[in-house]
Parts: sequence; structure tokens; C-alpha cells
Amino acid sequence: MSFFRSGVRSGVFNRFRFAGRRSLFFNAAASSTQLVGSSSMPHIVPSLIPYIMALLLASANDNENCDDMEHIVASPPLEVYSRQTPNAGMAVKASRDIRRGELLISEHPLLIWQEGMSKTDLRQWTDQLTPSARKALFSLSQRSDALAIEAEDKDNVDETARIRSANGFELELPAIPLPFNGRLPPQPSYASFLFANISRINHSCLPSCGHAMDWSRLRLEVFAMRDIQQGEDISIEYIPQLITLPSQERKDKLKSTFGFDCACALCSSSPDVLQQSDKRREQLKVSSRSLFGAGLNRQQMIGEMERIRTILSDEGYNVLPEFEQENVSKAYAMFVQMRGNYIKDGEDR
Ligand SMILES: C[S@@+](CC[C@H](N)C(=O)[O-])C[C@H]1O[C@@H](n2cnc3c(N)ncnc32)[C@H](O)[C@@H]1O
Repeated sequence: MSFFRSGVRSGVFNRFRFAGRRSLFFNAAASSTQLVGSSSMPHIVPSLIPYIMALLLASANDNENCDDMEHIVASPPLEVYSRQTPNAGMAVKASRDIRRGELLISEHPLLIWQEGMSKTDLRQWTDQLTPSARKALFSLSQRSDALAIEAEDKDNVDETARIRSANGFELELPAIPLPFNGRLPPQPSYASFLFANISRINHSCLPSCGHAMDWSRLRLEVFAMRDIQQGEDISIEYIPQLITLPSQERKDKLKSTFGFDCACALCSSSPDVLQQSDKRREQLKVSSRSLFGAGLNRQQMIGEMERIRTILSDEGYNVLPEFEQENVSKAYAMFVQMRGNYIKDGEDR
């Protein structure tokens, strides 16, 4: 079973702006009838509680003056709706026009768990869900593909497995600036997170939004990476490194990881469009590889970065890409940011 993995995103975009005087948990539904409310506390497996507590304590100690409110979207401009075509199920759309860069939602997880737990441990844990958490969890979609059903015979699969598998984000955990001397909490490398609202957002190979975990607040944030019109679908990318894969390989990967046949706008386009897109993605693979260890001088490196930027723009890909090499992704993110400092708003493509 696999889950969304933030990979580089959690590395590049982690923000450790510590705050925490305000209530850590909020109700995402405060002023929207369309979004469900988050439970007041995430439901965390016992093995992860010391780690999460240490993370939040470290955050609370760090910066009392940081304004937490800028990270809370009191009224997310989002609407969950039931999609008729092309793929059934629920989706999220913009409830008003959205500007590039807007923070759309910042949400605490409903559940936090670790992969590889035994069925018994999973059952003990999920039996303790509050009625509202249970309701939110069981209202989410679940996998129904052959792989997921086959996996039910295995030891670590309980009745929530197909829901967790369809909706969970597996994220790399940050190293904690430990508040205690000598008493290290266990430091797992990954944990899985599920969100009542964000888990409704569908995947696209040309996503309109990026997402990143703000570990200091334990919130997943979703940002618009381009202007979005009222009524347009909100989408994110479920798997890193899809940007350098041709359409068939992307489809295969999404199918084997999540069990669905990708029906995003790009994957549903004509063979001609797909061929052009595959060609651009191949060029991106070559360019990004050439940045790594090829002994390019500064000028050549900037040229290659610029080339990547142009190809991405032609592809209509607006989020920051995750290449095979994490360092290349980080360098490209920095390049885009630095370049942006020299370009007046609106001039950039
Ligand atoms: C995290 S949920 C997204 C919300 C979901 N559509 C719902 O009804 O709640 C993931 C599931 O949505 C569907 N899905 C998401 N993106 C898709 C895509 N690009 N193509 C086809 N199905 C997709 C798949 O069934 C997948 O297992």
C-alpha cells in the first residue's frame, strides 16, 4: 500500500516559523457549509505521540511574536462537490476567483499513523476514534481496485485501510530541535496523514496548486500556483517526480500506487497533445540530469535553469517540480525565487 509522499516538498518548503500561542486546532468549516469540520485534535497512533508533542513544544517555545493568523484561512474559497464526469466521485472547486499565490486552506490532520502497523494495533487505535472523526473518515472515498482488495489478506490491513490508502499523505518528518536534553523521542522518518477536506482534492499531472506541510503548526497548506477561476477544479500532484515521466509511465505509476486510471485534463487529451507533452518531459529529464554533477559553470547552469523554466511554462506546469535529484529541485526552487526578485509582478510567464 502506498500513500501520497511529499518527498522534496517537505524538504524544500518546510517552514519552521514557530508560534503557537493561539489554539492549535481550528474548524475548517467555520464559515463554509461545503467543507467538513476538522476534529479538535488529530487522532495520532501512540508510537508517534512523543514525536508530535516534541515537535509542537519546540514550535511553541521558538517565536511568540509570529502572527499565526496569516496561516489560518477562516473561509477557504473552496467547495466540495460531486463530480459527474469524467471520473465520478467528489472533487474540490474554487468558490470564487483565486489569485496565484493565495493560501487556500491550512488544515490540521484528522489522523496520523505509521506504515507497517499490525492489524491488531490498527484496530485498537481506530476503535478509539471519536464519533466525529469516524464519521469524517468513513465519508471519504476508498480504493476498490484489485490491488487494494488483494492486499486485504495481508496482516496490516484493517477496515480503514482502503480509505487510508486512497486519502493518506505519507510525509517525510523533520528532525526536531529537541526541547529536552538527552531524552530523545523516537525519530521516525515518515508518517502518514489524512485530512478531512484536503483529502478531497484530486490529482492532476498539471496541477493548479502546490501543497506543503507547515510542521510548526502541524497544518498542511494548499497554495494556488496560478490564477484559478470560480468553478474550476482544484488539483495537486499526488506523487513527486511525475514531471519527467511520459504519460504512459505516469499512468502506470498512479495505477500501481493508488489504483486509479488517471483521468486528469492532460492524460485525457489527444494523442498529439500527449506526444508534445511527453517530448517536453523528456527534455526536462535530460536538462535536470545535466545540472547534477556535470561540471557546468555558473553561466551554463543559469542557462540550463532558464531552459527548464521555459519548457515548464510551455507545458503549462506551474508548481515547483520535483526532479530525480533532490538538490536539483532545491536549486531550481531557489533559482525561480531569486529570478522573481528581478521581475516585476505580471511580467513572468
Ligand atoms: C484523495 S481522493 C480524492 C477525492 C476523491 N475523488 C473523492 O471522491 O473523495 C483520491 C481518489 O480520487 C480519485 N482520483 C483522484 N485524482 C484522480 C485522477 N486524476 N483521475 C482519476 N481518479 C482520480 C481516485 O479514485 C483516488 O483514489
